[in-house]
Amino acid sequence: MIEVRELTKRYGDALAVDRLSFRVEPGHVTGFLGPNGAGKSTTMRVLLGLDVPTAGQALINGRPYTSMRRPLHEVGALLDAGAVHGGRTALDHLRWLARSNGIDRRRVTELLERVGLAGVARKRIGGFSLGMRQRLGIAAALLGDPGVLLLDEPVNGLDPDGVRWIRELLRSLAAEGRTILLSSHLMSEMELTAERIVIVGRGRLIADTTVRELAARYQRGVLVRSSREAELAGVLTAAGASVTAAPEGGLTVSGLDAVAIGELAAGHGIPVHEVRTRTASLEETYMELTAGDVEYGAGRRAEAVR
Ligand SMILES: Nc1ncnc2c1ncn2[C@@H]1O[C@H](COP(=O)(O)OP(=O)(O)OP(=O)(O)O)[C@@H](O)[C@H]1O
Repeated sequence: MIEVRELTKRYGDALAVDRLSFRVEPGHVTGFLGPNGAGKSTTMRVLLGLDVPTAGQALINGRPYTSMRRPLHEVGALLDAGAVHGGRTALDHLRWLARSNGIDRRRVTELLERVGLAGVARKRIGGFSLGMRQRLGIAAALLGDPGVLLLDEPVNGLDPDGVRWIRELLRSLAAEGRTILLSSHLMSEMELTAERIVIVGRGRLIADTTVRELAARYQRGVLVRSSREAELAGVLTAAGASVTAAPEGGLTVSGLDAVAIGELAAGHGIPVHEVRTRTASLEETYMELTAGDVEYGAGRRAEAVR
């Protein structure tokens, strides 16, 4: 389990993380989202003991990373897939990591298979594509069979096959009961991979919720079309709904769901041609939530979602 409590990190005058609190539970992938400069990498670095918090705590399994005796067995991380020695082979790189952490070298072979690099194990990393480096980074993160994984933008720069591969791997690792925090600035990616999402902007928490809740919260009413719209509007308003003309034609109804609207229309013998619940795409919702927090943009942020 990952727990960030009232975490603050300052770099001189810059406030990178501002009293941020959230928890990441095992069993599913949690997305860590926010625009550039939101504080995601800083939070991850503090969680991994690479940066010292100005205030607050960042705990893994109830303890700071720096107090772990065998950290690789508790936490696996992929921060920067490029940060490996290009002259080494994939096999040497993982064997060296395994040896320095008392891990059986059979685990290296097993992981090279799992990440699909067995065929290039004896090739120099310098010649690897970004996708191959990401796979190697994930193998390194998994060496100690850790229960917690922290991955900073692992799909950045990957082709669709690579993205799908990481998505499926992370889901299967989560299904094994691991705690997975995956950062990205792409909501579209999270929608497919994560069950929960923590959204940050300018170092502060904007939302800590499930993908499903976020989608439901931003429903934009129900669109109804009928040949007797004025009459239907009267019936729906009398039942407590608020009704406006939809820009694309038809009525936008809020306060009643699609089933209730259909039942009321049928009860009054009003023909209905279409009843459709409108949801904003998660991408739209995310853009609205973070609009005021984009480093180089303008706009206002929607109300915080907790
Ligand atoms: N070592 C540092 N020194 C000074 N400022 C820093 C340092 N590291 C991060 N910052 C600042 O802290 C803020 C948060 O940066 P951080 O890299 O954590 O954001 P991020 O959400 O990971 O962004 P990105 O998606 O661009 O990686 C930014 O304004 C950044 O410029």
